[in-house]
Amino acid sequence: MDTKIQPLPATKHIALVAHDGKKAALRAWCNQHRAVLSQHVLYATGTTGHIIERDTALPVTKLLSGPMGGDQQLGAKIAEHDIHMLIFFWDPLASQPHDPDVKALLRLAAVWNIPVACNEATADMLLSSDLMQCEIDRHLPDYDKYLATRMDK
Ligand SMILES: O=C(CO)COP(=O)(O)O
Repeated sequence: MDTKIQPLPATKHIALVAHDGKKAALRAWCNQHRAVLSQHVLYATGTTGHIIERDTALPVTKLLSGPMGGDQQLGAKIAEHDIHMLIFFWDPLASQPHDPDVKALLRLAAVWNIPVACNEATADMLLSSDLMQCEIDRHLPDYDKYLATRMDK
């Protein structure tokens, strides 16, 4: 796969997601990192977004609830370069009825090479990075070249 470099902007669109067993942890984490998060643009799955907005007063664009399609909506936004970072406190001790959607979201985050944190320790490291405040280069699939090779089939 050919790749190209496309910058992630200094003001990042950050997706916030937590499974039910991790919602309290994400809410506490958002309060702890409120100052940094307030400099970026926040998105979330439905329930997570409502809780964060209510308890931190940070503005959040709320999509559908995860089991109703919210993970898939976030995945589509990653593929369209509308989301630049994913903080996903998924619960390793509970199975989810929408596990395929969760896997698809994490897969698209890997395809499009955005920073992802799946636990609090990694999320702390991401938010404390100097790179949160600057534009950063990332390699991502060169979709035009990918399409051109497929057209030869
Ligand atoms: O299920 C989720 C992620 O897979 C989160 O969805 P909610 O934020 O609606 O609970």
